[in-house]
Amino acid sequence: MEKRPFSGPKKRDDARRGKPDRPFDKARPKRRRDDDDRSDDGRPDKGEAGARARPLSTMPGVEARRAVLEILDRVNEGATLDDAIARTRPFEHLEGPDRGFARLLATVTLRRRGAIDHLLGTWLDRPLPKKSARVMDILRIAAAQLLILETPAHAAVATSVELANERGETAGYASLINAISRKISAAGVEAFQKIPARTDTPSWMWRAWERSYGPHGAKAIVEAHRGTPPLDLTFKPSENLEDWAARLTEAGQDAALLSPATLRLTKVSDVTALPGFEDGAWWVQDIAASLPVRLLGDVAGKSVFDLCAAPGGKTLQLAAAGATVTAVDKSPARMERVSENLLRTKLTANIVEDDALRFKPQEKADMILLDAPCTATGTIRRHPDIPWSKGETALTALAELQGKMIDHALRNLLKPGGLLVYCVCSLQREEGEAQAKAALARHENLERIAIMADEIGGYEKAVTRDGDLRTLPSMLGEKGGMDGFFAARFRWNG
Ligand SMILES: C[S@@+](CC[C@H](N)C(=O)[O-])C[C@H]1O[C@@H](n2cnc3c(N)ncnc32)[C@H](O)[C@@H]1O
Repeated sequence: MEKRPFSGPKKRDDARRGKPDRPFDKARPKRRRDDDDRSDDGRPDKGEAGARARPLSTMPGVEARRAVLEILDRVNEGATLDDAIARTRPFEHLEGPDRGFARLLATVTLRRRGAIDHLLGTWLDRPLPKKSARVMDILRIAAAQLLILETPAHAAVATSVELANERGETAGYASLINAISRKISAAGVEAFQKIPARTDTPSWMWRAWERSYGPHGAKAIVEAHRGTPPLDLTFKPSENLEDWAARLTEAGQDAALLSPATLRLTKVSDVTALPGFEDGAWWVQDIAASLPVRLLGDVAGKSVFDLCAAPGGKTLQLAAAGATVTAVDKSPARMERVSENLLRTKLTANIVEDDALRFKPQEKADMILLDAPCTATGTIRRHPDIPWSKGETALTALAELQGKMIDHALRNLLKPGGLLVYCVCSLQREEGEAQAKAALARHENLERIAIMADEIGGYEKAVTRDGDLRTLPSMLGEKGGMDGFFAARFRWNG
């Protein structure tokens, strides 16, 4: 269970707004107004709460929760958790432990959002209206503190009520938030633990995984999503991993050798402070994400197009193995990160900021790695916003784009006899197995080159009957799991 001691506000006996420390029986929610009682902007029509502009609370601990609320707001609007954190001013202003707490609280709130909503639903006599999304988010972060982070109840409840009272649109719900938070604190943990893990997954995703991996497979995936993922470092081939394991252990880490090029750590709070970061000896990359490049075999001296390259984990891997890499990505901001990573690791690659579908080089490549944009459902452990931000519509559009990218790579970018590795960090068959099958059906000059288990460290379970790579978050479970990836290798005889 993820815990962080957090002092928050001291227990109070005063009679502040919302009176969070009143005995529970006196804090029954006032009858909620019906949706119809609310004006279009979501503020209560009656009473002074809607109109009053309030100064921001200075109660200890509220600032961090306010930042979390803003982060969740942005995620609701479609931002990824990482982008939301990067663009949230109140988060930037937080210091040290408060910053860590806010990041953790936002992460676990999203990771367990389905189960939290389920539990909250048992105490709400009807769902809150859509326009009260902020009230729901205050309840969610209160629940995450009480049920997952084991924040002292008085701190979780008081800060939530304080947050509600800061804004007109939520102040009318302060008593409800107070009462429900207290119920969670009194009786929630046991009920929460009984909620099945699949509740944290939208039903369309669950059904798709059940069809693809069977009920047991799907259950194992959603259970793997509950945990905190480890951090894997990929090292340059020139580095001695035993020495690095010793250095990292000396620095207080628990470095375990996972493959000849990967060390796994489980208690990192600041990646940039780890030994070897400044020297550029390694970069962060999940073990599963490091496998597709290995499928290209010996890349030394070969020209390789890394299509959809940013932030550059695979570019670095290719460059470190001696390939002449051209990294192509359409996002200038993400390409900036590729350049920074190359600089830090003292590796080189040609950088091309372009749409992969428009990219027309003077010369074709010996090999192509196409790490196509996808729903990224294989990385939910690291990006818990994905279940709530990616729908089936996105899946259809992405699958179409992936097919076009494969066709463009084969027809216009790859030398005859060249290798294409197509990969996605997705658990959806439409983006993986079905893409490989469809590409073979569309191109008679395309040949699948089956993957052998010994190319991926002998991990037989990750090789499909067709000879493709399929990893799941539930694999390598005893060592902390791995991201879900699909990869297929082809020779282009065009
Ligand atoms: C899965 S990420 C790539 C991860 C990267 N290969 C790595 O290992 O670090 C997908 C990337 O595709 C890029 N992308 C999306 N659509 C694109 C397009 N039409 N052309 C080029 N890049 C695109 C995104 O900007 C994103 O950086």
